[in-house]
Amino acid sequence: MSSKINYKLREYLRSESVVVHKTKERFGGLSNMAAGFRLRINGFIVPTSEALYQACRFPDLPDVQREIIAQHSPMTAKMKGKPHRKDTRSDWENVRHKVMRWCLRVKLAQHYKEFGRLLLATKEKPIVEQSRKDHYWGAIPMQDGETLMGENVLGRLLMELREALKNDTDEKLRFVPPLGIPNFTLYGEPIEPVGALGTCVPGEVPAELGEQRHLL
Ligand SMILES: Nc1c(N[C@@H]2O[C@H](COP(=O)(O)O)[C@@H](O)[C@H]2O)[nH]c(=O)[nH]c1=O
Repeated sequence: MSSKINYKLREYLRSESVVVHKTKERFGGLSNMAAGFRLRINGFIVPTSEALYQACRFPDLPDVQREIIAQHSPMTAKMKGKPHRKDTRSDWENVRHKVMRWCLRVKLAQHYKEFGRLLLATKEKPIVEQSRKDHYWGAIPMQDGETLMGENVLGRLLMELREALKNDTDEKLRFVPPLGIPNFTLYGEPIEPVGALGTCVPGEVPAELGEQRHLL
């Protein structure tokens, strides 16, 4: 997978695209705000890919990471990071799309069947994250009701992952190496390679897991 993202506004036609808007809709599971795709990183349960992404802003603030990850609601997880945004990692603008790509890969690795099925069900269509005002991750509906405009980085990362999945005959995407950026940590520890959700047996659960509210 290329690590480059080409920044420019694009136009999408609603009638020709899979538009991801509400999590309860058919393709809502593609959204980071979707419930039902909890993750495990370094043995810790993370309720949503949104919480994981937001926690990655704050490698130097493990308590903020804990607060974000303790939220059941992905929107609340995002909000918990907001007061600390000035302490976002300094290279965030340069790495955030890589972090998001990694989060989506983790979601696929740990929900290979369900998330994979949803991705493949979009066939060849453009995937567009509809947003009210964020034309970086998503695309914003125009007045004609048919056109959406935005960089749609999230939609494009989902399409990139879908194409990789189509060629994943040996299921290599069930494994995700750590992201090659400095200080990629959770609760002060380097983020380890990620595998399937069910590989950690109870006897091997790290002691710190006892602190977590969300256990498998
Ligand atoms: N869907 C959706 C949002 N969008 C999500 O926010 C994440 C990016 O966060 P950030 O880079 O911190 O702005 C990313 O997962 C994007 O899909 N934000 C919202 O406030 N409300 C929403 O309904």
